[in-house]
Amino acid sequence: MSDLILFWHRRDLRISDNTGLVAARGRSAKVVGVFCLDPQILSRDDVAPARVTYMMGCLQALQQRYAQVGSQLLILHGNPVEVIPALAKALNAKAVFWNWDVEPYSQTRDRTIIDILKSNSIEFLHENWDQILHAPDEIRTGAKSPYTVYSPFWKNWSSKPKAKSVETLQNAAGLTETEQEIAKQAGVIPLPTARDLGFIWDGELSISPGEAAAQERLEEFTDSTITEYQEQRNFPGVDGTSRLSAALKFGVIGIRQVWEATLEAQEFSRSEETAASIRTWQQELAWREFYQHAMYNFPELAEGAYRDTFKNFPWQNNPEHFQAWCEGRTGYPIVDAAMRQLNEMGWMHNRCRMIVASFLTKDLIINPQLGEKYFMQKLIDGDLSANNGGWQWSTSSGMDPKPLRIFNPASQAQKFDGEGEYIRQWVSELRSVDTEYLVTGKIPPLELQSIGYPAPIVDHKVQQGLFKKMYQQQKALSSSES
Ligand SMILES: Cc1cc2nc3c(=O)[nH]c(=O)nc-3n(C[C@H](O)[C@H](O)[C@H](O)COP(=O)(O)OP(=O)(O)OC[C@H]3O[C@@H](n4cnc5c(N)ncnc54)[C@H](O)[C@@H]3O)c2cc1C
Repeated sequence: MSDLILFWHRRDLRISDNTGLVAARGRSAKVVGVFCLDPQILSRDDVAPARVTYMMGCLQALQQRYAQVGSQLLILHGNPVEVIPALAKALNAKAVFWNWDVEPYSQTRDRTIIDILKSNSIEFLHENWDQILHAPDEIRTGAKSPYTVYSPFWKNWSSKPKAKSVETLQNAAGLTETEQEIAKQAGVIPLPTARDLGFIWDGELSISPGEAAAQERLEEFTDSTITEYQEQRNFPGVDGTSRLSAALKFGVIGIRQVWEATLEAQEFSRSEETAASIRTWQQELAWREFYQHAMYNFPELAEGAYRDTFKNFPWQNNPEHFQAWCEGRTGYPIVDAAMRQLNEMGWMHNRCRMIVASFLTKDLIINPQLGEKYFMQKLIDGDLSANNGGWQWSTSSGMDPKPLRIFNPASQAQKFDGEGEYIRQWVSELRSVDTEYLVTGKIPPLELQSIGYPAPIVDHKVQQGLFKKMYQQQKALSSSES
């Protein structure tokens, strides 16, 4: 009889290219998956219904994958620190395997579980860095410290050889009927739906759940769209990006497999433009890792600004302005289109994430942490490291050296939505408004009234001046204190 190994899935909802799962299968033929619905995560006030709906769909697909290879994916609902070791004990499992994560909560939780497993003489293996191509301690400066700036990080990261994808789980023995009964007694439940858990999302998802859909999306993207990525990726009205973010967040696709697909696309590229486009997409994957490494090395990022100037910034936090921003009623068409896309789709184009983040912080002078949380409440791909990194970058409070970045919503719209297609798609009141008014945001007051669209809630030029003044004051203050 083979030893039972439990493989604990967390942000790796797949059986292909899963390093920890391969290690588990290498240890024993009897590998059973387990996923824990953690009330401490699900009861937070920043959980997006779209994200939970996608996750639950992915778990359903993962259960089917386990069934196809002869085993099971068990579902627990409870504090993982208690229910994972309890299940392992009840089933007399030899070991629990999992992949390691960068987030502060995961690490604290995992260390506690390790202690409990140890005290119960249950083996464990958790060292695999499955969700990133390089472990945080592999990418270091000459002085052996973590990078705080992206460009040199990219130079180092891209020069390192990447691991190949690992084989898909082909077959495994599952629990016997008696063991399944024991598992039930130990808390295993049938997979609930997102709705059962109180998360209602009736909108479309930006990507269908499950491994097969993610693989299909990767293939479609790397077969065609990637070749024009460099040019198209900035236009929110164009479907020019991969929309793989939710799949990457939940590890529904393996990062090694994704990387290999880019290498294959490079092999077939016939022009410098195509090669540059593929490189640009690889750089986005590196941004993802940069922010994950940053979160691992500087967990304090999760608590707020990295730069001193922003640590005690006197944000104005006008609640009406914040509400208008959330609802897409600021009177700035590109900002409103983006926020309505977020609210309706649970996803927003990257260019627009930067525009609305700059607008919230530099025009409305509202604490970026409020925006960061609102994004988490809505995004299907909401991810602590990427979201925090994006907000810190847009606020200029993060680790990158450019001190102050202020986007002008009108120039952004003129440059990236010149015909107003994206604005018209998401702001229905503006569909019949002239393009010039749309992209400049200067809609005549009479027309505003007749279409029922708000006048701009602030004046960009005035707010920009005010923000710069506040910034200079804070900078002087923080340098006199240090
Ligand atoms: C304020 C702000 C908040 C953001 N919040 C998130 C978030 O919660 N989750 C998230 O996955 N991304 C976040 N991003 C990054 C980026 O906007 C999304 O990853 C991207 O829009 C997802 O679409 P895509 O999959 O089509 O991306 P593509 O352009 O196809 O890029 C491929 C992949 O690279 C990664 N990626 C791309 N750009 C970035 C980036 N700037 N930072 C980190 N990873 C990147 C993503 O995994 C993405 O799926 C944020 C950006 C900003 C400016």
